[in-house]
Amino acid sequence: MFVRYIIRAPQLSRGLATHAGPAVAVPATLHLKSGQSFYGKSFGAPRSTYGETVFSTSITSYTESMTDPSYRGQILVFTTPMIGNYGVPSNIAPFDSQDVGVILESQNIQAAAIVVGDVAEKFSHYKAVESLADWCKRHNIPAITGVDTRAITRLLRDQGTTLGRLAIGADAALPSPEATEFWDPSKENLVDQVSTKVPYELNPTGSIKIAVLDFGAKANILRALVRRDAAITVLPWNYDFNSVRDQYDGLFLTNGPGDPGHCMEAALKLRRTLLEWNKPVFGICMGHQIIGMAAGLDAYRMTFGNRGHNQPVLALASAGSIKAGRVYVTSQNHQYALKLQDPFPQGWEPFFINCNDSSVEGIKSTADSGKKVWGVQFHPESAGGPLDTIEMFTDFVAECKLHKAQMGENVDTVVEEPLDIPVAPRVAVAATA
Ligand SMILES: NC(=O)CC[C@H](N)C(=O)O
Repeated sequence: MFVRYIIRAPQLSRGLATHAGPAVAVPATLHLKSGQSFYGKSFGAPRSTYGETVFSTSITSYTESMTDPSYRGQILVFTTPMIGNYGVPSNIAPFDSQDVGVILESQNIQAAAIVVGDVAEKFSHYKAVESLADWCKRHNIPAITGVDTRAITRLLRDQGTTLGRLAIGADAALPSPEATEFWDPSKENLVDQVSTKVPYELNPTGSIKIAVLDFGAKANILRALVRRDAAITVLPWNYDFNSVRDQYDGLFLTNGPGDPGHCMEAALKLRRTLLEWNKPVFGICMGHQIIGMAAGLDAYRMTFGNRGHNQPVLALASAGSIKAGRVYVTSQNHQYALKLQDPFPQGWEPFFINCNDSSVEGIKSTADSGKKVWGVQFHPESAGGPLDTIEMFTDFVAECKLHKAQMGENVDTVVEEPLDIPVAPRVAVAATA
């Protein structure tokens, strides 16, 4: 027995050594403003925090979700019972003009805290460099395990997204804070906290010039554009795009955290762009909500939003690779949505609708409007989710090129469809007796 342990130890050391953990469990308590408390163990940073408690039904990609800037200010509950099995990869990529400098969705963990049923104490993946627990500690993010995430999720579904407090260590034994003490991130302009402060370029020699308004961009959105050979200039969310728009062949609006109502300034600037400029515009999630507000639609706060990789959406219209009547499975992370109003504003039509809750999942300019504008509530670029709608990026870049060609410019209108998922080479394994 002893000899076997010696032999196996080096193989397991990466998973075990970092998981020796404290001999005595550190207590953690999740308090909801609605009065319920859940008692478990801390496995992240030894500090307490407030946030908006939300749940995600995604089975994979806890690393991508946690680094998504749209989770800023939120205590993220994973409904998948065991989280952490495949550890955390290195997040460092070369910041050259062809890539965006990170492997995950941004440099840091953006969620305020995480809640899991059962944190994996051992992890195993060929790219993993550390455990989920160590990653949380290194980024000063509190985390709780050993709570009934199904019970929490059922509460959040019934009563809606609820403000919370994750209390760690000595704080965990204190009673729940008064209702007035809970911090409400939706009151803040979180977009302003995560958007770039200065413009920057990626792939400057690309074949088409696209401006990106950054409301809290996920890295994979920028990657999806660069991979289709777009030269992109990333601009702060409230940048005066109208003053530079003649330099660009298209405009893209990214995802972002919080209440879109804080970004009315951007919606009003975009309203002018849409009236005076005929080039293609595409927006995702927050970007879609801004397009809708610019078009005259209202955004509202949903009860518990949609977060996960399994949201079915029905296409109501055809455009590019999207065919009316088909259902696409999508990745989502949002709390707000555009109101379905009848009639839709002149020149606009619904594009997609959610098959579960009938919320608006996309809008587009009508064929007779002379515009090429689309917004989708879901994430076509989804890293760690279905790629059913990834070709919408190809459609957008192709439309930008087509518009340029129609204006008499000499441009190759073909867009190569890149391989969006790197495929690991398959290694034949010899059968052993
Ligand atoms: N992922 C996003 O862009 C989310 C948009 C917005 N913050 C919402 O919650 O609805």
